[in-house]
Amino acid sequence: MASLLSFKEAIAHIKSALECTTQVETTPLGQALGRVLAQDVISNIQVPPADNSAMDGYAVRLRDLENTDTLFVSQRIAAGCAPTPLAAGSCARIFTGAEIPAGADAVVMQENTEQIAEQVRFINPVKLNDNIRPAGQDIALGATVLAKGKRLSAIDIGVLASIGITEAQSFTPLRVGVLTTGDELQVPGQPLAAGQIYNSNGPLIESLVISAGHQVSLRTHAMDSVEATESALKNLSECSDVIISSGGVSVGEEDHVKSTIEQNGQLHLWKIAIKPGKPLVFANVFDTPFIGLPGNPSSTLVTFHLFARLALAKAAGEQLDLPDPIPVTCAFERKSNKSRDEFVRVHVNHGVATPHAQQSSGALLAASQTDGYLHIPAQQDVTLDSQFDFYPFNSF
Ligand SMILES: Nc1nc2c(c(=O)[nH]1)N[C@H]1C(S)=C(S)[C@@H](COP(=O)(O)OP(=O)(O)OC[C@H]3O[C@@H](n4cnc5c(N)ncnc54)[C@H](O)[C@@H]3O)O[C@H]1N2
Ligand code: MOO
Repeated sequence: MASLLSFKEAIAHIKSALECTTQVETTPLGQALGRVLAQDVISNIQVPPADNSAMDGYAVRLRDLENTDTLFVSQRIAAGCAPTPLAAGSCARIFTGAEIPAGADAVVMQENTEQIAEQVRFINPVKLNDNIRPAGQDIALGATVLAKGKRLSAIDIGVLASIGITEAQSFTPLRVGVLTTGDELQVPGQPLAAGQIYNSNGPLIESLVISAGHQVSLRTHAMDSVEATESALKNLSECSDVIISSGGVSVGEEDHVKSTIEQNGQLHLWKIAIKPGKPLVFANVFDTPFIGLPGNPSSTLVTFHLFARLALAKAAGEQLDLPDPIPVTCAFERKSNKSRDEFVRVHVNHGVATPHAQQSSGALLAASQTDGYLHIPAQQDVTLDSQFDFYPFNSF
């Protein structure tokens, strides 16, 4: 038997097999959420543009307080006003966000002052730069604020707005075609005949693709025949940048995906040393990259999270890696798998992992009822209080 690829090797293979898109669009900032930046964004201003006050209070010059603790108010500076230089021996009434007048070198919050007729008394000692937010504190002039390949989050949109940007140069979203295969599959909503099960991988993969930030161009199903598979793949290739399928990648002869691809492209079938999710196909069919996930629902989920998600990100121009795993402590014991790393669906509470009782690759509910995957490398027994890497579902 050919040796199995490690999951890190398989990630490297599938990422290198896909080309990054070069199609770029200009999008108004209001529509840029979730898009992938096509170039670095460099700030041509500093944020804040000028020194400003962090408090409502009084701007002072420390030298003026050397021989007195009381100063008269020479100007009032609200946020949005342009101040005049601070007159010698005076203070300026100032509000949060207002520009510091030239000559002032500290702001005293109003709670630490006392109003005496037209004068202000400063109760506590004042230190240089107290309550002054310096120009460029947040963003320096010329700083790279966001890098090419970043998928824009709500925070990133705020950052772009803070440097006055109105539109983003982003890659055209990836169009992903989704194929499910198998005679046994029924559409949810229809009664199940003998031998049938509902097609859950179709909606599952479609939702995974959308939540990864891509578009689904078409989702379709092919019965187990060469004609149906060929026609479905042809249709999908015409409207998709990448096709993802589930099922038909193991060794049975009801497997028309492989032969259809061999007739109309090139097929690479990898066996990966993980459980669930051993077989994975990468191919080109009708000139379109194709990722074939195994049909067992938990295998579909794991292989999407570990491989397809990173491959799609690469094709979409996004810089993405596996999430950083979190070390957790095991509250259970388990004999190791001899040849495959296991991705066990576990609950994690205060850093302590317990496995779901149902770990079959055919069972999906266990994933919905747990927090993520515990990665147990092959040949490593889990003993009580041993530590392993945990990948939360919400980090994918
Ligand atoms: N003799 C061998 N048999 C199998 C091997 C092997 O090495 N030798 N590998 C097993 C492993 S591991 C996996 S994983 C599966 C992969 O099978 P396929 O990708 O070919 O998938 P199918 O056979 O089409 O289906 C497997 C299983 O999943 C159900 N399924 C398929 N599509 C859907 C869907 N859209 N929604 C819900 N469920 C789906 C299908 O009914 C089967 O129960 O092969 C093992 N066999
Ligand atoms: O790899 Mo399969 O996913 O073990 O069932």
